Amino acid sequence: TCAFAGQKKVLAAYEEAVKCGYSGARAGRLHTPHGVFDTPMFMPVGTQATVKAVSPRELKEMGAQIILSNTYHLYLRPGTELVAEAGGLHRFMDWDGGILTDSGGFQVFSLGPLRKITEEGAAFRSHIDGSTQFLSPEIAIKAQMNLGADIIMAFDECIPYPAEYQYAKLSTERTTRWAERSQKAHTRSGQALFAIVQGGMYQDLRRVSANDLVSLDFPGYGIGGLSVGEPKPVMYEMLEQTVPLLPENKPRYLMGVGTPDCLVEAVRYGIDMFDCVFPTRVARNGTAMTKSGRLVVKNAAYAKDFLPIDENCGCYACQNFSRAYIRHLLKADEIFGLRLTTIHNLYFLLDFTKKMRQAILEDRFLSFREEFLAQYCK
Ligand SMILES: CC1(C)O[C@H]2[C@@H](O1)[C@@]1(COC(C)(C)O1)O[C@@H]2CNc1nc2cc3nc(N)[nH]c(=O)c3cc2[nH]1
Ligand SMILES: [Zn+2]
Repeated sequence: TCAFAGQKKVLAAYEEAVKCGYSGARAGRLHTPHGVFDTPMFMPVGTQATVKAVSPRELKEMGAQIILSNTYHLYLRPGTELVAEAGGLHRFMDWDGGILTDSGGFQVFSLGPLRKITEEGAAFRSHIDGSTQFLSPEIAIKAQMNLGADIIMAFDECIPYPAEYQYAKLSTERTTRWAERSQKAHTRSGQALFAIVQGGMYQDLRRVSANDLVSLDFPGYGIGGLSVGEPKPVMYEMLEQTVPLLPENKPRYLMGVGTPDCLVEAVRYGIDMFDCVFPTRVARNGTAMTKSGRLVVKNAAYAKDFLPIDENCGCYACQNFSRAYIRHLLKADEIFGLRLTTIHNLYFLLDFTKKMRQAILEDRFLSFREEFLAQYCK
């Protein structure tokens, strides 16, 4: 293995356990102040310091290792200084596993009505109260040091899709300068700062972005600017161009992805970490994720279906409740219904990454991928 633990300063040290033949898939272990975690891994999204509808105890029970929170949201409400006064995000939300915070680079553009981007940073209006706000690399890093996550992200611009080549080029170059400013502003030891590769959907810009950020020597790399509505083949093409340029012995984090078919493809290209709102979001409108695709448990077809969502699933919902019961709760607007679909969807994705890791360790990942894709209908 190419253990990274040797270097003192790096906290998100990455030990690659084994490479899978004929693909970039790898099973690794990520060292953080809150534990050593297995990759490939899915990180449940807890945007506002809670993974919607489930408790930290339930997250632990279903095997969550690292969860994601958003600087943009916590900066606006309740404020990152307040979270620091509360003892940091782990204490505030009573989560003793790993936490990764996104820097706000995406949320500013996807949530707040954007005012202006300059070399200095991004001015925007809060989606909460319309107040004028400003984020820069320095402000975003300070906010994340206050939150105290184990892994924090450089402040970047997530280039919209589609984007003109010239705009993608200028924005990517600025994101690299912002990454350098993020590095300089990051003074909290015991916390790993990951850079974020941009480049839009342009192969040459992706390669320049990756090479420039690698030469700045970060302990890990996010791949940004993807899962923004582009066709999946385009996303995979960008991965094929980008991942090989990133150091083998450092973690790669594909931001905002996603569904099991995307996870298995991205793992093949050598991605280690994922996050997405998809499993928790679709759960709240009554859709369950299964290895054959989506099951809209709210549909009338399940009114008298006394089987669990998935008979082979080990989650609390599938072990104890039927589709008929969960459908009844959803139709009756009972909160417990959303909790059960959320628990199932998170367990499904967490268990799916565990199965991928096992397949890699047993050197049968490519057949695992074939079998999965054959039965999964997107
Ligand atoms: C806005 C919301 C809730 O986040 C989801 C989902 O909607 C949605 C909207 O449209 C689809 C594609 C269907 O997925 O895109 C989000 C998932 N994709 C994604 N998350 C990202 C986060 C990121 N963070 C940073 N700092 N930089 C990035 O470049 C970045 C890129 C990302 N791409
Ligand atoms: Zn289940």
